[in-house]
Order: sequence, then C-alpha cells, then structure tokens
Amino acid sequence: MKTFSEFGLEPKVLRAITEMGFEESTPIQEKAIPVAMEGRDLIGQAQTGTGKTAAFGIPLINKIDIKEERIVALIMCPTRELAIQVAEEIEKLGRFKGIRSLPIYGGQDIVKQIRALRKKPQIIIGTPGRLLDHINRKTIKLDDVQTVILDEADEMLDMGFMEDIQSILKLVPDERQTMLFSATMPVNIQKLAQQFLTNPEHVSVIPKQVSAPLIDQSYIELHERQKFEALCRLLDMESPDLAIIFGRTKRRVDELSEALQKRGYTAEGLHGDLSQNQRDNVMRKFRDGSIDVLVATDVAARGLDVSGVTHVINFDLPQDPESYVHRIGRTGRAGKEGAAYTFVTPREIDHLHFIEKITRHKISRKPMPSLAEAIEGKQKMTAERVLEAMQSDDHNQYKGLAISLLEQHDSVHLLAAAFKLLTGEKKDVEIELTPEDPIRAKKRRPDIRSSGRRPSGSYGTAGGARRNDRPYGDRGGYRGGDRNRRDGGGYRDGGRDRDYRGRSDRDNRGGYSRSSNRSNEETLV
Ligand SMILES: Nc1ncnc2c1ncn2[C@@H]1O[C@H](COP(=O)(O)OP(=O)(O)OP(=O)(O)O)[C@@H](O)[C@H]1O
Ligand SMILES: [Mg+2]
Repeated sequence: MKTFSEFGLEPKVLRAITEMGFEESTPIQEKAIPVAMEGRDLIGQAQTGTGKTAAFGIPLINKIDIKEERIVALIMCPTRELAIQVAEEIEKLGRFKGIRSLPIYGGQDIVKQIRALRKKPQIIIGTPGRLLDHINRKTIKLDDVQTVILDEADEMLDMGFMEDIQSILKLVPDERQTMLFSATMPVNIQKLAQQFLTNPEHVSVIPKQVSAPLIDQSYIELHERQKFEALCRLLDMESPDLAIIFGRTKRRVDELSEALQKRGYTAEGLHGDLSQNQRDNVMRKFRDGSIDVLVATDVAARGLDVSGVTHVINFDLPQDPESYVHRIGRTGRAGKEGAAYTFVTPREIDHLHFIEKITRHKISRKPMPSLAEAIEGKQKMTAERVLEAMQSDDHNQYKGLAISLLEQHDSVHLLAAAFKLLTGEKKDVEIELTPEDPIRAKKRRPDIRSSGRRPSGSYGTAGGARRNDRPYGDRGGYRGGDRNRRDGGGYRDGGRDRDYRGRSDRDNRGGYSRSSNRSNEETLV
C-alpha cells in the first residue's frame, strides 16, 4: 500500500492526513487519488468502511486554491447525518490549508445557513432538497463550481433525487470534474453516469463479494413474535460495545427503542420524523457512547461512520440487497471486525437467499440464542467489569467493607450476591410490538444484462406492487405491496431531507421516482 507522501500532495494536506492518524492509503484511495488529481471524472466503488470519503476528499482539498472566494466544489449526500459527517471529514482534511467548507441540509435554520454562506465557503456539502432551496433563493450560486462529488450516488437515485440532481447540475458549468462514489453500483447508475460524467474512469476495488470481508454475517430464523425476545437475548449474549438495530418503519423504530428502554437498555431511535435537533442529539449520544444501542430506519444505512460499532442487527429484513450491504457495513469499518445478525421469518427465507445471491456471500444460520446463553453472556460481562475495576486503584474506600463482610460471610455467597446485583437482571416488562408484514421475495427474471458487467444475478423490481398508490403516512392497515409499504409506513422518510422544498408530498413522489428509475436488470457490482 502506498503512503500518502507518494501522491505528490501539498505538505499542508499531508499534515492533515497524518494528524487524522492515517498511515497508509486504503486500496480505493491508492487507485482513486491519482486519477482524481489528473482532473478526470471518475466512478469510485469500494466496500463499506474503506475510506471513500478521503478518496475524494484528499484530491479535492489538494486542488482548491485557498484564495478562492467562491463556491468551487459541491458534494451531494443522500441524508443529513451523512452530509454532517462528510463535512467534518472535509473540515479535518482542509484544516491546515485553511479551506472553508459548509454543510447545508434540511431541518437546519435557513437564516443561519445564509449567514454562514456569507463567509464564502469554497466547498458546500449538502442534501439535494435544501441545496435547491438555496439555489432558488439565490443564496447559493453554482456558476463557479469546478468539482462535483455525488456520495452514495445510487441511493440518491433510488430515493428519487434524479430530477433534483439534474436541476442542480444544470447550473454547474459543463467544464468541471465530476466524481461518483458508492459501495454498490446497480446497473441503472450507468444512466446517471452517462448524463453527468465525461469519459469517466471506473475505479473499483471489488473483491468477490460486495460486502466488507471483516463482517461476520449470520441470520436467525424466527417468527415475528419471537423477534424482541431474540433481540434482548442477543444483546445480552454478545454485549456489543455499540450496536445499530435496523427496523423497517418509523413506527417500528419508535416501538422498538421504547421497548428496549423499558427492558433497561440504553437505546434511542433515529428516523426522519424526528426534529433535526432530536436527530442530532441521538447521533451525538451514540457517537460519545452515552447510548449504546441505536435503533434506526434505513436513514442510518448509508455512509455513517461511528467507530466502535461492533454489531448490526437487522430486526427486519432489508428490502434490497443494496440496503443489506450498506446496513451491515456500519460495522467492520477501517480494518476492524464486526458482526451482523439478520432476523428472518420463515416466509422471508427466499428473500434472504436472494440477498445472498446478489451479494455473493453466504450468510450462516445461527440458532435463536437461548436464555442460558443470554444469562451467561451477561454474567461474563459483569465479571469482566469487576475484573476491570480491580485493575484500577480507586476502590480502596471499599476495602474496609469487604474485609468486614468477608469475616462474617462465605466468600462465594457474598460474591455471587454482588454479581447478581451488578448484572442487573432483566426487568420483566411485557412488551408488545406491532407486527410488520414479511418482505416478499422478488420475482426473478432471466439474467439479461446490457452493460456487460460481471454476472452476479439480477432481479426484477416487482414494479406493479411498487406503483400502488399509498397515501402518505399510512402506517397500520396496509397489507399490500412491499416497496410502498416501506414508503407509506415510514421507511422513505423524508427525513433523508425532509424539508424538500417545503412540500409534504415528498414520500409519495419518492416512491414513484424510485420505481421508474430502477432498471429491471440490477447487479451490485
Ligand atoms: N487511509 C486510512 N487509514 C486509516 N483509516 C482510514 C483511512 N482512510 C479512511 N479511514 C477511516 O476509515 C473509516 C471509514 O471511512 P469512510 O467513512 O470514508 O468509508 P466509506 O468507504 O465511505 O464507507 P461507506 O461505504 O460506508 O460510506 C473512517 O473512520 C475514516 O476516517
Ligand atoms: Mg462513505
């Protein structure tokens, strides 16, 4: 692997990279940075957690003239949380050079944003909806933009942002560098690339499987009504440092986070119906470890990089193989290992096999964790905590008490009782969750591909089901098509960029665009 000094970067950029603790480049960085530095358009694909942000961030920061007082670069992301995170990484990379960058996303006070824009940022990192808002208000001008980056391009397409991206890019000079990054590249991304990129270089680091190799993937087959108990046992058995649990809908996320809290876990939910303040708070608490379980819709599936996430649990099976790859990719990042568990109901087994086929990775079957395993896991954790506490010397004030108790009682009894208290046995609260419908297996079509890409399987989009018109916010009674269930039931949370031009019909529109944008022949690589 190359060290960063071999790319011919400015010393100030190199210093920033060193300060961030990066020693060697990752494979996608090694391949993409030189191409980007030549000024070429590029399509970059590499597994989750392998440093794609810096792969575009480093050459971008290196390229920008610090004397520039106009917006010369635009980075678009599908969700607010991702825009914030990418902005932070860009800020770090540009710190010594003195680059000015600004995140622009929905849910944030627009007046504040306008004020911040007066400081003449050179790079804007934003979600498409709010960007358009500023463009319409003429508070953002794109006439001088020389570099455009679409992070998670396929997801933006999938969310129905195609039109928005088109409108935005019409305002950017044709004479520009455009780069597009994601871990998954469904075939229809070609359409986007053809439209917006010029003679792009494909830079991909794709081993046999699309998912990251350091993630131990397994599934547990169970019935819907067993899921919550299984989740609690799994959490007890595995004692994750930090875990992300994905639910299908906003309602699911609300109910699940509340249920976990009732059982004594420090969990909070994240989805698009929360205010931006709430969303920011939840992310901050999760990042600093004051909560250790984040329950989320797919709003958290893409790009989020929280160090210390040891477990991802799909409480509900994800809709698409892409979603699966990105969800589980929240763990096993930057060379660390991670575990991904997926709950599958018997009727969803076919869909799971379909995900395996498209991702070309076998997901191993694990039994439902037993009560004994859960208890054992919790006890082990307690013992570890006690042994850790013994290492530190700040328990001297308890020694007197220990000595006197040991004189009067049997040591084993005493310790066992203390362990019991410390383990904090589960509060036996009755929990009832509203059941979710099973995900249906996709109809498979013959493997017809036009792009000449590597054969790995394809799937139809069950377009008929998707085109069902569901009223926005229909959460309860719907028993029909899968995709729109997700939309109506809250998956397509406008939360990804909720104040999309202030309109509330976003979710429905999203569903439509999604089906029309998707090609019937998709692969992930
Ligand atoms: N060269 C490097 N050396 C060490 N760590 C790195 C390096 N490059 C990036 N990282 C770190 O790796 C983590 C993952 O990076 P990043 O979020 O860019 O991944 P990604 O490829 O964009 O993943 P995703 O597909 O999930 O968006 C980050 O914490 C980042 O700081
Ligand atoms: Mg990323």
